[in-house]
Amino acid sequence: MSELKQAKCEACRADAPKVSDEELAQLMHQIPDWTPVARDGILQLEREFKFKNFKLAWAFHQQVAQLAEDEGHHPALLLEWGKLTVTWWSHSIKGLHKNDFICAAKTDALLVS
Ligand SMILES: C[C@H](O)[C@H](O)[C@H]1CNC2=NC(N)=NC(=O)C2=N1
Repeated sequence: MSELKQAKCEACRADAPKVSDEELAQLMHQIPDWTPVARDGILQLEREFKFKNFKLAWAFHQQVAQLAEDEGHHPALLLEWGKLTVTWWSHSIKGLHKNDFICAAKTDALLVS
């Protein structure tokens, strides 16, 4: 069982540490369906979720939005027909914090709940 999905996001300040390369490698084992991507030099976690139609993708989009509000940590969401692309990163530190891995794991958990 993923320990990440049991954790709670903490307030992320501008001086909070980004995850190290070793931590990144370790944490990725718990969210193997996510891909680290760098955009404008900012490391992010991304996953595409596929659905049978727009309505199902839309419903999942709402679940992820509620998760974000519950955690106080917010992703970029791209809603398309049959697809939701979820991207997590920490704006305040322009990179990845443990919060992003917690939210990625909790996003995965929504699929099976
Ligand atoms: C004040 C508030 O807690 C902060 O602005 C939060 C809100 N949600 C956030 N979400 C993300 N992804 N990164 C942040 O740095 C962030 N900061």
